Amino acid sequence: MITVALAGKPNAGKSTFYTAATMADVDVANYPFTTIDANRGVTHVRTRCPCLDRETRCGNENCRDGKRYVPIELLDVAGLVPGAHEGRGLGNQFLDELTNADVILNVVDASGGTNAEGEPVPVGTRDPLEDVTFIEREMDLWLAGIVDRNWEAVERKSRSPEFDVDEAITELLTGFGASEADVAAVLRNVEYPEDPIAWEDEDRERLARRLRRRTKPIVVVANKADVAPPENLERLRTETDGSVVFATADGELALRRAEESGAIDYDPGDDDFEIRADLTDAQREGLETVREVMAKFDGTGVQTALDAAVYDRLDRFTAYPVQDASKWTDARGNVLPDAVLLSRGSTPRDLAYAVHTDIGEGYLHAIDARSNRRIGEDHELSEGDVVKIVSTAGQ
Ligand SMILES: Nc1nc2c(ncn2[C@@H]2O[C@H](COP(=O)(O)OP(=O)(O)OP(=O)(O)O)[C@@H](O)[C@H]2O)c(=O)[nH]1
Repeated sequence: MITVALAGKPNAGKSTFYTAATMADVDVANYPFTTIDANRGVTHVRTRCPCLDRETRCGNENCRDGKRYVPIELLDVAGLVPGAHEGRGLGNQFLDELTNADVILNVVDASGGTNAEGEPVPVGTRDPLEDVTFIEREMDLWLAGIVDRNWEAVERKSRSPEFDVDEAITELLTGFGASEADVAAVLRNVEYPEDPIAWEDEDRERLARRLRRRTKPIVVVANKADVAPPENLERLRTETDGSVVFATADGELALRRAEESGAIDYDPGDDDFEIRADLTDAQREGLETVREVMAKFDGTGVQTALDAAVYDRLDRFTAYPVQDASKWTDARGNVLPDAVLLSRGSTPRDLAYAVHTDIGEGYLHAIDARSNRRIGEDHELSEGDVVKIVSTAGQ
């Protein structure tokens, strides 16, 4: 399953984001990963369910009227402070946790109401752009530190006649969440000395920085947007590389709680909600304040940030394997039972492997359930494809 990690300084709103995003799962008891441990839970990305192209909705527990929620894992990493890569505030331990993440949500306090350490200061004091860059810098220095610490071993190996510098670096870095392909791609694009002894700190830092950018893409979550001064929002909009999502994590938490108690109709990612039950004036007022913020930012930003991380930054799309190509069901008659997040460029065979890791040589071919036609071996699947896999096992 894809893992999204929440990183940021203390008090940026990570736990609030995490609680809101993972909350719906309290009810989904039949899901095996509902609570993995204290800071690892299940949340969802949202997409358009293919059942909208049929006469009736699919009825899947993860589909609400055609809004399809696809499970992913969410990791809440404790607050990082400047100097984390040197171990400040248990920083190394927390940075190590990011090794397990495919993509990172960098939660910043857009209001500028907390200093570098996360302590409260008057709103507008701290420049939120500093929060954006500090996490990236800490991650780069952390990875550079790992390379540094292991460099002696690389130097030692270089005395052997079979030594290959690319191989040695790949071996060193694949232990930290990078694939061989990632390391190879980075090494192709940097100039470096063949002899490890001739490497300077700068070479190692450049390698770490490039590798981090490639293996840990980041979406900036400009949280506390509800109380952020307009100039902060403007700066964040224009001076980041465009992957910033404005959010109100505690607005989302209020909505999820109200929805759970039956007070409102709201599906995560909607840009508005409807009040259903009698509320006290104070409750109504609280929710109306959230509504005003949502109108400004097209929603609370929590779902938008998760979707941006997985669909935009990781470039994934959703495909739906079925066993019956005309009814779009599995063997038990469940309509569109599974939604699988695949990397761009994936073929039907990749989908087959994602669903049945043990399919081996059993894969025969695939059928596009929308057109009922056989799909070629090299055909690249795309968002919303419904696919029947035909294998020797009769799947
Ligand atoms: N105004 C406003 N306050 C928020 C928002 N999200 C969180 N907060 C508040 O910010 C404070 C810190 O939130 P947390 O979620 O505990 O922050 P954290 O990043 O998990 O902090 P650590 O656990 O210390 O790392 C709390 O008082 C929240 O209620 C928001 O969107 N708007």
